[in-house]
Amino acid sequence: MQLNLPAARQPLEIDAVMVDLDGTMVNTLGDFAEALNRMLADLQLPAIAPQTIEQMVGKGSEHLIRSVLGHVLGDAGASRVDELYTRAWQRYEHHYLQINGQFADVYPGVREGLQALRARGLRMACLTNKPLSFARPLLASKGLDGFFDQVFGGDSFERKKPDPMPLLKTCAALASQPARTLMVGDSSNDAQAAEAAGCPVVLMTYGYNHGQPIAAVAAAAHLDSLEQLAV
Ligand SMILES: O=C(O)COP(=O)(O)O
Ligand SMILES: [Mg+2]
Repeated sequence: MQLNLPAARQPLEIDAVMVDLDGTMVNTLGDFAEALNRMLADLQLPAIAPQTIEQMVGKGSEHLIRSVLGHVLGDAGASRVDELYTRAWQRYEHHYLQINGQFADVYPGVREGLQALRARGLRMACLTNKPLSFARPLLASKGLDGFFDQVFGGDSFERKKPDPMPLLKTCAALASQPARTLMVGDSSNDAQAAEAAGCPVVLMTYGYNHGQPIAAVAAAAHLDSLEQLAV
């Protein structure tokens, strides 16, 4: 199928699409902040601001929790991160499962964009670094699960994005060649994984890119709304 991208010289020839979750389909920063701050309170540690958390999202839960602990403990407490990690993860998982989706909103244009891709007969997967036990209920509660043939999380494969492995495994599950499978994401993580896997990538401008401007990350297109894929 030919997909026309804004400002692209020629259409992309694709059979399938992989769509990232946090920062691409759903603004989950409120959920992250709520679950992480409840975790920190349980550990009797100080709270962290959402703007700081935003820079740490995208490389899965372990990276996020370790980054948050490192931030609140500071250089002097760096050695306590390992010691606290297991209990921190348990408290975080407990709270995240309780609040999942309550402080999160689907970005404008997402349903319209997904609907249009689906209507064109493309095979579709959600591919996120979020644990599958968080991703599935979130997609369901936001009414997004019906768009996807497959859903894979950060714990579905041995390695996470930016490693190409999850993309290659997802392409195989969708029976689509990497060069004909579009990755839709919001961070350099998604772009690096796509490049290494040989997949075209488009990036959303509104998501989380580790505190860096997304325009500097190479992609077939930078889009302000998933609805721009509906042309
Ligand atoms: O949980 C994360 O680290 C972010 O996940 P994402 O891959 O959906 O952006
Ligand atoms: Mg993301």
